[in-house]
Amino acid sequence: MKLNQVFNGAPDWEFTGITCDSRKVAQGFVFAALKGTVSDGRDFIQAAIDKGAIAILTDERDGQWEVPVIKVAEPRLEFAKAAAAFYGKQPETMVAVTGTNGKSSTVDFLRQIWTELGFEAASLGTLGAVAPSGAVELGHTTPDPVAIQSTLAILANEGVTHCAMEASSHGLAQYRMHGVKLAAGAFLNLSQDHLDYHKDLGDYFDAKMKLFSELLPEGSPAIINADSDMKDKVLEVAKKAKLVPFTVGWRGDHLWIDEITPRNTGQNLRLQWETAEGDKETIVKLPLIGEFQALNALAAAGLAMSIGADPEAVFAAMEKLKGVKGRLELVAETASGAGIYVDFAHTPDGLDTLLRAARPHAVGRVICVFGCGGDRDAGKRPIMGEIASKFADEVIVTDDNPRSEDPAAIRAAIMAGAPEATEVAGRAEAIKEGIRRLKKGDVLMIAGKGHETGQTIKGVTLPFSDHEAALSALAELKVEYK
Ligand SMILES: CC(=O)N[C@H]1[C@@H](OP(=O)(O)OP(=O)(O)OC[C@H]2O[C@@H](n3ccc(=O)[nH]c3=O)[C@H](O)[C@@H]2O)O[C@H](CO)[C@@H](O)[C@@H]1O[C@H](C)C(=O)N[C@@H](C)C(=O)N[C@H](CCC(=O)O)C(=O)O
Ligand SMILES: Nc1ncnc2c1ncn2[C@@H]1O[C@H](COP(=O)(O)OP(=O)(O)OP(=O)(O)O)[C@@H](O)[C@H]1O
Ligand SMILES: N[C@H](CCC[C@H](N)C(=O)O)C(=O)O
Ligand SMILES: [Mg+2]
Repeated sequence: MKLNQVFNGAPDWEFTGITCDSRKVAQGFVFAALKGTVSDGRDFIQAAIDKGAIAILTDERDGQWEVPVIKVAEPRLEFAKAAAAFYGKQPETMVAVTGTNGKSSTVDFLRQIWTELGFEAASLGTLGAVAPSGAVELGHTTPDPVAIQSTLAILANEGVTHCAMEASSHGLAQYRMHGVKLAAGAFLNLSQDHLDYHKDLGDYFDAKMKLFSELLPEGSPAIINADSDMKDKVLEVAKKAKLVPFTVGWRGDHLWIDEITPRNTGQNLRLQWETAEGDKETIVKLPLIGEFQALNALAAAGLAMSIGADPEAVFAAMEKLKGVKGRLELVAETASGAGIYVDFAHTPDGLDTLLRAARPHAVGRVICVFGCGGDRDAGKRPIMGEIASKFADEVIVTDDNPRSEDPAAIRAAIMAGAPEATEVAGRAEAIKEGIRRLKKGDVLMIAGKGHETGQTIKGVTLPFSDHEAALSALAELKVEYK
């Protein structure tokens, strides 16, 4: 591809790749020098040139270099567009999901629904790129533009026609997915998270709303969870962007829940939806527990329906949904009838939602093991402690990716909101303690790491899985289970 096909006024030279990381530059690359939160990409321009960069994309600050410099007001945006142009291909139908909690679940459910409808479908996000050909880790929920665009091109070349991706607030704020052409988008919910990065909740909300205000083309469907207390504000943004709202949830106008009847291993949803011939009703036997899972499945169904899928076929597909790895995942049931679950709740609202969902399944007590991530929103810690104390009968506070921070200090911050809790250093030990306490009819919720396969301590990631830690503890404690 030639530089002037992507950048106005640039020379008529072939370039061989594009990156924002000087360490990844190869001969013939464009280097996007971006101002970051830790360093400034402009400090690496010379290093990039030395490695073979033939042009630099950067902001309008002064600077002289021996290769052409393309100066733009918003280099991250132009970088994303250039990556899209360079890789040149994406699945025909792309949708994106934003919200504090439930994105991974929703995109996974939508991939499953599309697959059931006969499409070659993929999902992209925290769980990686998941496609018929297999799964590939991406490292981020919304990875950088080159990772997004190269992955989408691979998927399209493999024949994937439908792809659902997660839009994180970091991703939206940093224009990581501004080169993706979307057919629809969904907003799930907003609650506290990432206030280490966003200056306040308003700023966090504005970042999420870029999906509607900057990414979705006019006239495209905007799926909105009508039960979110942000609904009115989101509708306002959607209308201003000339999108077509499609609201879902208990209070949805287009696809809504009338009644939920919990079953042992699932729940029956009495749903209604709007059609040209009037409202219709159906009962979907969802094979997943927890109201929040029903709401995520409904958002996925709304996305599929809003871009033309047959509602009846979508509802039939919902009856076949499989749980998403590490989301309310049943690890074992002890011989005395206590359930051990792993879940990815890592925000105050997520933990609140999870522990409420656990209650109907506990004849006995709800025991919760959790911690909070280091180098992330510290404000969440005492709040999550308080929530755990309020909704669980017993709380064990432990470690969850302390990263560069002192694990004991993080635990202390959580304990400030949960003075009655037991503090156990080391996650494996804490899980063991949770299992040791289990009696007939209890439920153990191990929250915060879900699908994760590592624990990051002082910058080093050691293999760790809540699922495996629970199974090892059962074996060590000689507890029988199935
Ligand atoms: C806060 C944040 O989002 N940081 C991301 C951001 O880094 P940054 O722009 O601040 O980078 P920086 O380190 O200051 O460096 C500035 C620039 O210099 C470049 N550089 C740096 C060093 C060098 O030798 N050469 C070089 O060219 C860097 O590549 C970068 O372009 O852009 C980088 C490249 O895309 C990301 O890797 C990095 O993610 C960091 C590692 C991270 O932890 N991000 C997390 C918080 C994140 O993005 N999470 C979200 C949300 C999670 C969720 O809620 O689901 C996600 O989507 O995963
Ligand atoms: N709709 C929801 N409302 C509230 N909490 C939810 C909802 N959906 C999921 N959760 C909780 O949040 C956890 C994470 O869910 P999921 O991984 O789907 O969210 P996510 O938005 O992708 O998270 P991340 O920001 O890490 O990518 C779940 O394990 C559950 O505890
Ligand atoms: N995408 C989330 C994941 C948090 C998971 C939790 N285990 C932690 O490490 O804090 C984040 O980066 O905030
Ligand atoms: Mg996710």
